[in-house]
Amino acid sequence: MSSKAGPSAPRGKKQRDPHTQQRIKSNALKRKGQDEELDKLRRDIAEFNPSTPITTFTELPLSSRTLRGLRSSHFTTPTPIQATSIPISLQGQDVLGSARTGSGKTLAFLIPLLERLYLERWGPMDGLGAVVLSPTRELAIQTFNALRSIGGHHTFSAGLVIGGKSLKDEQDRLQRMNILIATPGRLLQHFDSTVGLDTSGVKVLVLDEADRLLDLGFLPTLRAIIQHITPGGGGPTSKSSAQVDQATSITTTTTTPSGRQTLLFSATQSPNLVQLAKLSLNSPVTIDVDQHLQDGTSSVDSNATPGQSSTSTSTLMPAGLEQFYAVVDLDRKLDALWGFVKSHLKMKGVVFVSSCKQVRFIFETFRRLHPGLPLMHLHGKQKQPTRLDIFQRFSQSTVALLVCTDIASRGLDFPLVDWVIQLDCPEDVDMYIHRVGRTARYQSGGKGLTILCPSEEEGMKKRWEEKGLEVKRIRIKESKMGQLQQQMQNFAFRDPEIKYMGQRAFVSYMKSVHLQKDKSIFDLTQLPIEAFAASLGLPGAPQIKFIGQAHQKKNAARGKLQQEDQKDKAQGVKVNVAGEKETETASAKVGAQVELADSESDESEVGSGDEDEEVDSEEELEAGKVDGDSESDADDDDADAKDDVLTSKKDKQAVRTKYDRMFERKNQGVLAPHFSALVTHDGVVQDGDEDDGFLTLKERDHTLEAVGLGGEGEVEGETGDATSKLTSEEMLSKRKLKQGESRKAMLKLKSSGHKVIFDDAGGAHEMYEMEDLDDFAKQGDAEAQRQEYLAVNREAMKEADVVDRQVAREKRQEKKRKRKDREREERLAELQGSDEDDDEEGGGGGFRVTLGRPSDGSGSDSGSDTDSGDDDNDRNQSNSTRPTKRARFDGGSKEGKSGDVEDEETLALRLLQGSA
Ligand SMILES: Nc1ncnc2c1ncn2[C@@H]1O[C@H](COP(=O)(O)OP(=O)(O)OP(=O)(O)O)[C@@H](O)[C@H]1O
Repeated sequence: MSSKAGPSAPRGKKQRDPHTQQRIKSNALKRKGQDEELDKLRRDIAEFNPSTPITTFTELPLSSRTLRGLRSSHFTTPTPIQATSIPISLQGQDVLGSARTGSGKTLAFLIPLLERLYLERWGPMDGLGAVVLSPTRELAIQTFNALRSIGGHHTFSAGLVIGGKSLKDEQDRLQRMNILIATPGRLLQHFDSTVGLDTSGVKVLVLDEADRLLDLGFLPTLRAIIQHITPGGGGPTSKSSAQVDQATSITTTTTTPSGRQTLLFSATQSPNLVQLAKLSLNSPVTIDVDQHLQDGTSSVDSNATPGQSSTSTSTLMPAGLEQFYAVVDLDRKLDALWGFVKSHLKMKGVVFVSSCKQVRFIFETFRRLHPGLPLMHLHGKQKQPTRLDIFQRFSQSTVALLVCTDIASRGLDFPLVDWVIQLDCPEDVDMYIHRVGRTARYQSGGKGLTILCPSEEEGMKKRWEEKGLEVKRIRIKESKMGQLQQQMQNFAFRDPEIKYMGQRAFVSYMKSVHLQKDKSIFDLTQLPIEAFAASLGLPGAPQIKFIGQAHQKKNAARGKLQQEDQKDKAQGVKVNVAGEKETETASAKVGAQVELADSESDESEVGSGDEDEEVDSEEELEAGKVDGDSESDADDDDADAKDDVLTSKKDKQAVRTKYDRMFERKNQGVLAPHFSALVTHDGVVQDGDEDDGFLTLKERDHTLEAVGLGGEGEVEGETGDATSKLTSEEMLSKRKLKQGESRKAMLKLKSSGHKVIFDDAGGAHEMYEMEDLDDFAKQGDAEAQRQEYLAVNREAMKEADVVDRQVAREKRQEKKRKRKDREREERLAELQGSDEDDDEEGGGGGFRVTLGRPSDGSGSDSGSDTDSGDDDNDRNQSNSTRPTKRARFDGGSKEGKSGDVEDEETLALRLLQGSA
């Protein structure tokens, strides 16, 4: 073996080209500069006196990157909640913050989140460092946009995890995220199923709209998430300690960098927050800005018991908000709304109702009435792309009317809303505050109008007074009211879908009232039920029964949370059905009698009649972690067969109109295909419509026994037995019956299952009448006649068959063509997307990697948001207004002219990339 002779060649320093040298040098300088900045920042934070009055963000100990982000988003002056809470959060304290709606709570937690990761020198390889949990997808998206807006000069990667898209797509990129904005169900799903996702390093956990998270039954999910984030299970790990000088409200802290910090924010605080605070917060500092402003007491209290602070009774309303209410009979509410809309055609308004079925009904009927301003609707049973599309279109509109459920009541920041109309009474004052808070946001003005039924007025007024809210009563002149009943009847008469929607809207409204816990406001027995049904165009009030089973399922989580609260109240809630039955007239309260055998469990669901949709049900289901929130499709589905029953009520005594007869006809096949498809042979209609909640429709078929009435928890309609055996004849008026012999003959024959044909004179004959035997014999041999008959008909059938096949083929081809078109469009969109997302790997999803370079403001293009699976109502939405391109990034501009979310996420790639 030989070795190389001579000394080995000297290993001198590798010569680098001047450009590389320059880069290394400048990087070193940058690092040095950053080190110095970080040291200075740490010092400034430690020395900062949280009670120092702040007028600009620059007075806060913030990094230059964050300050640049704020500046480019035009945020210069911190709002009170920001000025008060940010210094404390920066010092590593857990915070329980509350401030009025629209007061800037989002930045109050995003700024400290960015700062904390920056101080920790968090880098792309460090994994997950911060998690923000939002109760709804829309809010998560909005928060993501805000993060993108102010975090554009940082180098963190951020992602949106909100479900509604492929889990796999999200999983592929999840592990590279530093910050996640998520809805709880989907996040937990990832925690459970995404291999390699390390959650132990999470430094900041934010619970936004915390009380809403609880309302929606997310407590078990949150508990599980916190357990995942905290190695060794549950409980906060922060070692920071706070000393608050009560005299000066100065909080000094010592923070252990490795500790997890939790920030919990809400516009209102409920006692339920105690549970969540105990679960997640460690020696929190309670910050109640409104209390502070109101009475000048310390706004910062590290000793306050979360959820029991004075905030719960002192939440103030935005300064620019004017609040009104009007008392309108239930059956005139739509008239009132219509009149209001017609006299405010230049407004941007949000209308809140209590269930998605009502949203659909109002949207569909008002759309047909052409209100004169763009109409939109938003509820939780729409598919995700639809929700986003509507959310963005409404944000960008200056004149529009959005009809929605409480899904839009919290956190959503629609710019420049003039009016918030609460068409259905909110479940409580907190909900009222959240709803009305969609207007008059951050120093802008706005008005709120709440429509109350006469029976709701006293109770609601009392609740407002208890919270110190000043809501002025106004009267709506009769001349300003619409007169819609006739038109509604027409719609229902012509379009069975509308009638069906009306029935469902009716029942879901009744159910929502029934489920409300505050019975001093919500009293089902006081409602003019028949008149209400008529106002929806229905011929009579559908009959309802509520059984607790569905509610129990729905409320598994929420029930636990609220049970204590409910028990006391359950007694006062019960409605005595039997009593009513005796005293009410035929049409008064039938169909809404409520048996509250399971009232306690029902009660625990109060306020949720609406919220079937509220939650990320999809993700919850996927995750198999359905919580109480999910009055979602899940419970809708499973509840259908056994639960509430709706039947067309008939009053035999009353004079019937042509509408009545139309609705009561046997051939319910004229109803929507989905309706008829569900009619089973025994006359029970099972509503398997995924988005129809808790209803089972029982077709009131005149030849069929009324099925399923009675039994535990059912509501027994007054007319249940009386109408159980109606014949066709009984359903027609005498006048009609006398119209002619042939008609009568037809009816007789029809009812006996025969087909009739009419001769030239109008006489009715059986379709297959027996020929006279002699005449038949004269025509020849019977067998020969039979063969001849068969041959002729065989030929006819062959011809018919050719035509049928042709038609079927054309239909198939048409279908195929449409599918191909659709696929082509999708491919095109994907291609555009991948062209544009050149920094990104993989395809779409509600989730993007947002590593990026500092923005030079040049922005990027975007593909349009695909809307592949919109719900039925999407047909009605014009796509023409969708933003497809976006050349400019407008950050947190008040106009909110953002492109679609995917655009924005793509844009974020560039904005957040690289160091500043
Ligand atoms: N410092 C600021 N300067 C100017 N505008 C701000 C500032 N902070 C927040 N805003 C704007 O105020 C509006 C409301 O902010 P945000 O949505 O954070 O309010 P919120 O308190 O979270 O409301 P809600 O309780 O309804 O969720 C947003 O449009 C936001 O851009």
